[in-house]
Amino acid sequence: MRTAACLGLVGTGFALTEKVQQISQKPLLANACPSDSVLHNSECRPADFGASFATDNIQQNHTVTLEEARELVQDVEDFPWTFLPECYSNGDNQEPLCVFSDQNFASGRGIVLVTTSPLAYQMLKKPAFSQPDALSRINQHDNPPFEERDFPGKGRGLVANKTLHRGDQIFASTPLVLTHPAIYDLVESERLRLQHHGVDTLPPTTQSLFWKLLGHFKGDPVEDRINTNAFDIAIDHVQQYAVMPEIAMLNHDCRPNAAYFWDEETLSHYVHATQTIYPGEEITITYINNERKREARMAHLKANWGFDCTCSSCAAHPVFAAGSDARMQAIEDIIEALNDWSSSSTATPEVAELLISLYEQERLQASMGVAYKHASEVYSSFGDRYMAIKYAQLSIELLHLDRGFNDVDVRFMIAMAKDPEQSWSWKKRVGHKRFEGSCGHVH
Ligand SMILES: C[S@@+](CC[C@H](N)C(=O)[O-])C[C@H]1O[C@@H](n2cnc3c(N)ncnc32)[C@H](O)[C@@H]1O
Repeated sequence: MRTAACLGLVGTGFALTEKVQQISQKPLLANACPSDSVLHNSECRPADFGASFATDNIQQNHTVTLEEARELVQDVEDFPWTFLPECYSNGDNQEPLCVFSDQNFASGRGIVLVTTSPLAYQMLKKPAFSQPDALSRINQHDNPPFEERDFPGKGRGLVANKTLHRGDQIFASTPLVLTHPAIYDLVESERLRLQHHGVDTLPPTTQSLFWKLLGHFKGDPVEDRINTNAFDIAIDHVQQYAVMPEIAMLNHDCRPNAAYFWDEETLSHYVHATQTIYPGEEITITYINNERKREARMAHLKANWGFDCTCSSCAAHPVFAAGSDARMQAIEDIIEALNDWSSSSTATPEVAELLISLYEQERLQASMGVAYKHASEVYSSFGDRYMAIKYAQLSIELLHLDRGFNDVDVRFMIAMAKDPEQSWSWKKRVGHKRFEGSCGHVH
């Protein structure tokens, strides 16, 4: 099962992070857009807060344009960013948080990182920055297999305009904005300034993609757009929030027909169909861990994203919702039983088949890779080579779509499909009882 930490959008939870008291402002690189000004509409404008700065390059009280701020780095050898970064620290010896902007990233789409200097420079080593060919399949948004539509109560969404099959790629996009969660430790004025500065340093066509995004929570227009649309991703085990404007057009459904994953090497977010999607059908993803009962799903969506979920599973008649909740409970119980490798385990291939059937009944196709993995392991544990391979193969396909290229379970299932006899689970349960009940069926 996916963990909430790897999932979903930022939501207000982070925006409401408690403010740190007594924060001192520490601009580090004063000769960027100076720290006594705010970047707005491509110009540094005087701000009514913060220390005043004069440097060799910038005269005090001079309003520095973005172009001038860019010129300041042109003579600096091997400087990887388009503008000198502006930074703030909360004064608690934490790494300062800075705006690192590269307008050349992804063939001119650009990217802005509002993060710590060590992380920004770590990202520069990723193939996304260091090997431009790594992005040759990314950000190809011409002739998309979908159209934008309005959905009453949900805003805009995307509808397939051709038949999409399981495994078809719908998107692969690099973020426009990547922010570090520690920015919520800065005082609000500094945090907003870094976010505004960041967006203002993106190339103009990319900025318009950002401004087209929905702001659900109101408040500051830049922060609102980030909070409404950012995905929670990890880079070198550090959590960050990433805004991909194309993918942010997908609405939530507790029974989605598409899945997404983040690839650290290409700094790209992929979305694929996990089942056949016919023309006219809305393409949806889940914003949460949806393998839970209805009330828990709805409460999570309301608390973090501020909307009342009206997807068909959330809107179902209470009788059908109760049936669905009972199946979700059965799924949880079965997974617990299948994870029991003791001699008293009740796990059998029949139980794993029931798990698969429950996932299908619940229309959880996007998460089926997990059910297939359990089935593969159970068959392996009873020494059934070909059923172990069959389910390992099915698992590889769906886990790939849901977890990406480097997922540990994907690697494990690839090894299983090749040679179940080498798996740690092989024949672990041989001799265990397989059937219970008078008529030989699983109850
Ligand atoms: C990432 S945006 C999705 C695209 C958005 N509908 C738009 O018009 O740009 C997330 C926002 O869409 C809306 N939304 C997404 N899924 C929804 C759903 N199942 N029910 C109601 N609103 C939804 C909410 O306002 C949510 O904050």
